[in-house]
Amino acid sequence: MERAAQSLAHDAGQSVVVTSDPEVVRTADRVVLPGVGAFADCRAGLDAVPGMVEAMTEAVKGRGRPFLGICVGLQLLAERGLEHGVTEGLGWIRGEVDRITPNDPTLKIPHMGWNTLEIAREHPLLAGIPTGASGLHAYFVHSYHLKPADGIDLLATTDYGGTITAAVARDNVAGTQFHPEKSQTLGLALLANFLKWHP
Ligand SMILES: NC(=O)CC[C@H](N)C(=O)O
Repeated sequence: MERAAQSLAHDAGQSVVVTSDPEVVRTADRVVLPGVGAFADCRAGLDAVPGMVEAMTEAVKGRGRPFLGICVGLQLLAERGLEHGVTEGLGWIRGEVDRITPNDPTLKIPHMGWNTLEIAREHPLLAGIPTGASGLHAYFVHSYHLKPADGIDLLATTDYGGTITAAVARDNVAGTQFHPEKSQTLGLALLANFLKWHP
């Protein structure tokens, strides 16, 4: 979490606050929700802070602030996650978070490593980022991914024995399954794009 904040601060020269205070989230200009670990644990972590989900909802849905979810932060946008049982997500992007099932048995789970991105839909978050087979690489570490029910919500995919969700967006809400804070040139460009994004 600190690392995502440092990347943001370093790149943008903007003030970045790492907080568990709902009031700070409620009044923020932009909200980033990074997450690692299991879906249910991350959801429980959010719910453990009284008023946090309400504050995020007020900032993002009420005040239209740009939101970026990273890794499980993206996954929590879904209606539900299927990692170790069914857990309710925020439901801001329709669909569920299901296990990756590569069609090549030699491919290991978790999917861990560097992959290029395929654009599903042009979006300001991906502006100027070289994609496709000769494009920049993003760093992934996960066993699950969000499968959007509405295809229009899919921004980018990668290939790992099949198509994997790499980035999603709907209105002022976006997320990356990969870790921008660990993705060097691509990640810094994406975070800079996020800070310039006025949905
Ligand atoms: N990198 C992680 O923390 C894993 C995220 C999530 N549990 C997944 O496997 O998709």
